[in-house]
Amino acid sequence: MTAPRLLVHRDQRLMAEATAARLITTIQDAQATRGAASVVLTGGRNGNGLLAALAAAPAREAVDWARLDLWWGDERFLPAGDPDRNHTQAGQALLDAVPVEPGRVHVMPASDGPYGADAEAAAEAYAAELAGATDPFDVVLLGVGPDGHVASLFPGLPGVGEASATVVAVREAPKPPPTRLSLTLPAINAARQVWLLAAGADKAKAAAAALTATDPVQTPAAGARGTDRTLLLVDQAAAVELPPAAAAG
Ligand SMILES: O=C1O[C@H](COP(=O)(O)O)[C@@H](O)[C@H](O)[C@H]1O
Repeated sequence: MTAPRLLVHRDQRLMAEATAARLITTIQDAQATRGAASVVLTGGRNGNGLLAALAAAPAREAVDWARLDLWWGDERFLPAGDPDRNHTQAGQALLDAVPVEPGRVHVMPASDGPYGADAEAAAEAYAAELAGATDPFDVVLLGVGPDGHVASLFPGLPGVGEASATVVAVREAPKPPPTRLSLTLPAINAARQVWLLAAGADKAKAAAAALTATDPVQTPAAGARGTDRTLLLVDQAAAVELPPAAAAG
């Protein structure tokens, strides 16, 4: 587990552009070192903003999209193609525009897929798919919610305390839709790098808690850490409640 390094950007647009550039370089490095790269995508405003910035970056041509595995940190358990699914939104923001290898795009099951409405069976199936991955994730992207949630691990819900499974079904999420699938903290924390994204004034409290909180059950973002690097990426609006020493550093 690595301590988070804080990076403050002037605004949300610049944060998305700078993070897209950082992601391109990180993918290139992983592909050069290990032959392939793996990235776990996040949904939400910050996650989709990053993907849109990546789509708009001329340097996206430097990525070998065919040697990139894409996974999801969480999914809203809805029918395939639903506009609220993280997969649908990632398609619109980036994936429809780049030559990804379909077999390397590991979509979480939909509620009208092979497991129907059985979210637990869907979570087990994704865990089995994940078990086939031999290398740790290169980067896990996590949008931080205003309540400190990451992926679909919400404060106080059972999923956040899961110690052994890599994927869980989440029920009664406080943010719609109530049923979701999520990677767990053990799965997230096996990644080489974890990047926490928190831009916007509504993320100020959560950004501070991601850095300073000690109980991941109350602040799931505080429990998400990479083995080689953890970044907390914020804009100035989200930085206003950070401890002064951290914000200056
Ligand atoms: O519902 C979700 O919310 C979080 C954060 O989203 P944001 O819009 O507040 O930035 C996101 O990370 C997660 O993937 C998504 O399913």
